[in-house]
Amino acid sequence: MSTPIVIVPACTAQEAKHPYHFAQMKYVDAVVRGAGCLPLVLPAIGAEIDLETLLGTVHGVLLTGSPSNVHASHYGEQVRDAAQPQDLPRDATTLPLIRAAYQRGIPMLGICLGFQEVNVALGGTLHQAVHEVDGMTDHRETKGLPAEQQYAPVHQVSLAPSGCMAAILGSADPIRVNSLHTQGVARLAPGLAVEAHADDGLVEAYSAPGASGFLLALQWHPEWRMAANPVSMKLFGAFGNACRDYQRRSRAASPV
Ligand SMILES: N[C@@H](CCC(=O)NCCCC(=O)O)C(=O)O
Repeated sequence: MSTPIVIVPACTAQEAKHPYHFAQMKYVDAVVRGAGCLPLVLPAIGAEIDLETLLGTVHGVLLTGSPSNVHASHYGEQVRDAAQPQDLPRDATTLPLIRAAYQRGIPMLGICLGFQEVNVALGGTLHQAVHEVDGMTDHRETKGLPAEQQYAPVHQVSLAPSGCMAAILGSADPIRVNSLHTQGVARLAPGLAVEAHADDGLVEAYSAPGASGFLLALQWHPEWRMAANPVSMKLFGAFGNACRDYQRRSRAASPV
């Protein structure tokens, strides 16, 4: 059996004189060494993408983190802080991609911004600044610290005892996670189920129990120092297995 192909949608940024499409190495590495799949970095070209052709040839989607934010207009709000970075080409690429992959039952794993994108794409909303919401704590990383400190575990999340994440991990015990986000889930989209929440009640992970394909999304960063984190390796392993299952089933359905 060939290696499943996993789409990794790119971010866009201006570096020196030129604009770039890019994906961080830690996400690409997580697809290769965590999920055992072949990453395909997809440029953020939005409506130029023939989703029918693309999704007929791939077996999974990994939606990465990014400093950018889903434009608030996608969930019916005005942007409250214009200083918060946006990546409109990424929005125009990931939101339709998520909906199309969801319809086809293609496995998806969302991380941080990707967690927020899946919720918005499927009809949910976001807090634009979690730390400004009554009763919520500040989930942002401390600016200026070295990455090892910024991505260190800082709070625990409680797992849904009968959720798919507890099943993947073989335990519903709380886990400690890192936290590098300003925004967060306000209203969960229809069909999504909470898999983990922080002590302040913020949704930190969800799944789609009734979906035809694997869908798990995490507000934290399991890809950071993944190989040294047994929880992360189990989560990426489960995603990779879902992609292999999807590949087998799609091969059987069209054996040409
Ligand atoms: N901008 C959103 C999402 C934050 C996010 O994805 N942070 C990680 C960026 C760097 C990385 O990918 O490791 C928010 O602030 O909520």
